[in-house]
Amino acid sequence: MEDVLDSAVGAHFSGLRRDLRRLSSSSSLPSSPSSATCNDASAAAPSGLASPAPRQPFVIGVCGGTASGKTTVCDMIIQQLHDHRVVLVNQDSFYRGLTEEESEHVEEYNFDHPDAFDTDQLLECMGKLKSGQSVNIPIYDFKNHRRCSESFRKVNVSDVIILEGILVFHDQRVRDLMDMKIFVDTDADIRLARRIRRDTVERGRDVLSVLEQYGRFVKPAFDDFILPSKKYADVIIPRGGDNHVAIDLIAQHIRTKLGQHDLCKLYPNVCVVQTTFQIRGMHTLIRDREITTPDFVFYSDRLIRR
Ligand SMILES: Nc1ncnc2c1ncn2[C@@H]1O[C@H](COP(=O)(O)OP(=O)(O)O)[C@@H](O)[C@H]1O
Ligand SMILES: Nc1ccn([C@@H]2O[C@H](COP(=O)(O)O)[C@@H](O)[C@H]2O)c(=O)n1
Repeated sequence: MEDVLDSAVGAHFSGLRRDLRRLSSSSSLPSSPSSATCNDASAAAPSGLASPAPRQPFVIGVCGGTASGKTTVCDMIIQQLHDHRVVLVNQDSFYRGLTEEESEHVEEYNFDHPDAFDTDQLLECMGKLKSGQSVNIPIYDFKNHRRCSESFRKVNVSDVIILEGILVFHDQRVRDLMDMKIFVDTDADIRLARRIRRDTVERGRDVLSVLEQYGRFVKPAFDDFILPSKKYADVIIPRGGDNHVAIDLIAQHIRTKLGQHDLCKLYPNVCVVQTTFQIRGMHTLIRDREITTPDFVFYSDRLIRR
């Protein structure tokens, strides 16, 4: 939560130089040393010749137990970010198809184990999306426990990608894709009650089979894989979709990040310096009209050289 509050205070932009030649001839600005704050590759190229590298989408991982409200939380965040392009990718889409033998004994199959997902395929799709390519994502049918063979969901390039699922924090390669990790933390009794209702109404199950699967696979996998992955979360949302304050804060944080993102698109050599107490302190000092000239020069120089 500290990160959310910290960023809400505002980011610090260094090396805001659209035209290098114009600025280097300006007498009022320091010359070469300050360029240490810029992206060196683009700063080295003459302005106008460097083609800015495309900015990558902001990737948010949303993890939590079954029926904790992950999808609900994602929908609420997407609603709040209506002025940005946001796509939702569900880990469920990457469930492996079952062999004939597995299908015959589906009640024996553990859908809550990490091996139930084709994580390599998920990584491939996410890699393409991050590099600006659109992808076709499988559509999973929970009633028949298989992917629809003919249809896919086309996911286009976007500013924000939300990746949601029970085990999205399990594999480090998947975690490493994420700029922000959210864990939806809802009481186990509430989750079980919701799961019974959802699976009987929407997923073609009967109550007994839901309870049997829950006790045999869902709860043990929650204890073994999902709960231990909570430690990777940047933000934990107690009560899921009921927690409007947390969702507002998260949406505000993402908007701040996207603002930086837009600025970086305009100015390819801009470098965003992460906010720290030290940096905030130095900004406070150099804005103080009482500051002495040597201190002003000292702290400005430290900020510029970061
Ligand atoms: N805050 C809530 N209050 C009441 N029902 C909820 C709430 N959040 C989710 N649900 C219901 O619980 C079920 C599971 O929610 P969902 O968001 O799909 O969870 P998940 O994606 O974690 O499986 C759905 O039927 C949904 O309508
Ligand atoms: N054929 C399947 C595939 C998955 N499940 C269960 O779905 C749960 C994950 O989805 P949530 O929306 O609840 O996050 C998981 O716990 C699997 O047990 C299934 O029942 N059948």
